[in-house]
Amino acid sequence: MLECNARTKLSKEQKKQMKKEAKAKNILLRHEGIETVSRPTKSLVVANGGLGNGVSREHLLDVLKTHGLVESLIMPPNKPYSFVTYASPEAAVSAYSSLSGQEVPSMDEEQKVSLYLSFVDKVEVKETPPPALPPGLRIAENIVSPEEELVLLDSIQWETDNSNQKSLKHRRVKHYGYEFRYDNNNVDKDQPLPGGLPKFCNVLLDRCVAQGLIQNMPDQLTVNQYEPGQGIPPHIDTHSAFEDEIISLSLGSEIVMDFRHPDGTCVPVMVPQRSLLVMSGESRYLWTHGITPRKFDVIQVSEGQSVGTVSGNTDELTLSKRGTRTSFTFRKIRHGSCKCAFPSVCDSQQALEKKSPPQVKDLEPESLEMEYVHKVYEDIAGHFSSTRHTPWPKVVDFLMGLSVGSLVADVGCGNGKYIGINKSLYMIGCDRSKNLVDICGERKFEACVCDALSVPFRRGSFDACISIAVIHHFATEERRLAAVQELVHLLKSGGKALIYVWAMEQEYKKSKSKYLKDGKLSNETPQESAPSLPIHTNRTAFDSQDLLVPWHLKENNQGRNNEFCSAKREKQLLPGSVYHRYYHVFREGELEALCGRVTGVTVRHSYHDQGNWCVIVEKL
Ligand SMILES: O=C(O)CCC(=O)C(=O)O
Ligand SMILES: [Fe+2]
Ligand SMILES: [Zn+2]
Repeated sequence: MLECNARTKLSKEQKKQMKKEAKAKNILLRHEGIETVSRPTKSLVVANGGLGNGVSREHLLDVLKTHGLVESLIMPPNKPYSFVTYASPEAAVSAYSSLSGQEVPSMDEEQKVSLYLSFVDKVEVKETPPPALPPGLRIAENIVSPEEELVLLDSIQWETDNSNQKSLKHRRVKHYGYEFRYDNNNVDKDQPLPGGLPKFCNVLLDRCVAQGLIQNMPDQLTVNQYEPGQGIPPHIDTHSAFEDEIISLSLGSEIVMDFRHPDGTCVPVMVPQRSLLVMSGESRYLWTHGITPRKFDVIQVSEGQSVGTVSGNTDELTLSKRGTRTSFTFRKIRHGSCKCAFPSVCDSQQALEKKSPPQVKDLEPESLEMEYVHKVYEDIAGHFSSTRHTPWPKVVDFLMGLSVGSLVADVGCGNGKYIGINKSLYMIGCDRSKNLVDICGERKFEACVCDALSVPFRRGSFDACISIAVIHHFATEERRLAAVQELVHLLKSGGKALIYVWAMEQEYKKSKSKYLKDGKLSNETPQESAPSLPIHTNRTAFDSQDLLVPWHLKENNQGRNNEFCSAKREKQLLPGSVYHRYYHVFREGELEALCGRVTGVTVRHSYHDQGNWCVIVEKL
């Protein structure tokens, strides 16, 4: 009896093991294109035994070596696997038969790692030369002695009550000389902090000047303290706030900082303990710098090369546990505007551009819509979508009131916030913005990219259509008419379309729209010098029917994938950038009159809803 039980249990375990192995093989093939073979070879792929799983070279080698001579161990950075090649197939077979399922220690204490091994025919070693440091970046090693390091660390009086000292979500920060404001990423230049830079920095700063590391004395200091697991998002220090040279002293622990070029190039830079990082020129102005929040870094094993860029040689990478790192970042406040050679990322030069607004009146309607509607939505898609969660109740009512199985088109669907509302409908969306349609795709909604003037859906086949906040983006009455006409074409006889456009009248029947109520009615957007189309001051009443409405890009959509340096970044946008969208806001009765010009349709219902004019039209 006993024996029998033991045997079934064992086979269950084995089955589980085999299932896991098959799954690991499948993942390797699907995600990484790594083909495994069932016959024994000298090389194995070690699934889960990768730097990306927090497994260090030392820990993995310790386990692998017990089965024979290891010829090479390839550990690609940030990947959850590695490749081992043994001197003989026998050693590989021995490792294969006893290591699968074995737990190994991970740098990430909360994570337990079980290895899964499979034979591979060949190991493709990607020998990438170490990337060059971003131009203008330097690292001066041992700029302070271990004794000086302790003194400097001791000099920071971290406040215990946190009233003066900002405790950011990801790290501790303290400012000297001038306060750095994280709300506008700038400094109040006319409000220096009392005391200036602390005395304990003098020796260091004099040394930096003497060694030619900096040309000018800084007058602002930011002290950042990072516990393991903390970091700082990729950013460029605001051009208009600080001069060219920015230096950062690393105390307490080494760190890998990621530098990214707008073209997507990423260079991980190893900054040793007690070293000084000097950012100037292109590395200061054009590249972002950041620290990925994690508990360990991928570094090179070889001692000699432990500074600067981390090599792409996958047979010499391992992990290093982070300690508490305190950095002293010194900068010089800029008085006046920045005239750097990188206008695309320069807030000073972008502000200038804004002061001479384009002659929008001269543009053809198609070009106006292209420049001030399509391109803008493409650029702000991520941030725009993050602000568009709440469906408008009356639109929801319309969708909920349709019969089960209705076929519905959402023309100008944006991030698809209405598509999933009523699960008993067949809904399909379309939008001019590819980025917004991609977001729909991520949400598993059906949507395609097209213009609302030519929607590639079968005509006369829809039970209903919605067009929410779309038609006010067309620049002429004829184009707005064509957009309504296109909606009606899609409908079958008896089908209904719900249309929402922004209303000129933001106050209706004595009640302010939500748009107005949210506003402080202060000049949130300072009015810039008069362009040919007026720029609207957000959350105030409209004083023209055709206008540009500012969109203020917030930082939170940046670095959507700052997980690892290898992750590609989205198009680089300046936080704090202002985009302008063209609108034609409708007067009372205008939408009904427009629909009245469309043949074969009747307006069933019209109303004002939260600052919008709305109609439901029915196809005859
Ligand atoms: O910790 C560092 O070295 C960098 C800090 C930094 O980039 C900043 O405060 O702007
Ligand atoms: Fe910075
Ligand atoms: Zn600049």
